[in-house]
Amino acid sequence: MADERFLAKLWATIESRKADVAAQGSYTRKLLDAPPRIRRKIIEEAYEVNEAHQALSDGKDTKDHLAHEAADLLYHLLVLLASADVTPTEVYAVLEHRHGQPHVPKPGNP
Ligand SMILES: N=c1c2ncn([C@@H]3O[C@H](COP(=O)(O)OP(=O)(O)OP(=O)(O)O)[C@@H](O)[C@H]3O)c2ncn1[C@@H]1O[C@H](COP(=O)(O)O)[C@@H](O)[C@H]1O
Repeated sequence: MADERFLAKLWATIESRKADVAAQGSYTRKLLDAPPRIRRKIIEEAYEVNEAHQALSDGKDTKDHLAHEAADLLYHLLVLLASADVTPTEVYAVLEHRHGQPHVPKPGNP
């Protein structure tokens, strides 16, 4: 199931770790117990995506590496959302609402 439907499965696992406050050996549980660490991880993983994209653009890295870094970022974003009781459905609703609407740049932005 290597398509976007897998996100729903991963989200369900993250939610189950959230419900199990004593989940043994769970990295997700560790993150949920340490909100500042989740926020740090988002910045760190976004930086690594940026680096992987730059390296790929320079012909020094592979698409596979970028895919791995993007997977790390997506996973950590889902954990951050779960920690704040925001569901992917709420995020999708924002995207859907925007879809097809013309982009209105903010003053000063292209
Ligand atoms: N998809 C992921 C996933 N992606 C990335 N990671 C973890 O995110 C971390 C990536 O951060 P780094 O590369 O910086 O590694 P690190 O130095 O070990 O991390 P830090 O100590 O800095 O936090 C690694 O520990 C990865 O194992 C993930 N950890 C868990 N999942 C999935 O989440 C679900 C629940 O996992 P558990 O909560 O561990 O049971 C399972 O389906 C897992 O496959």
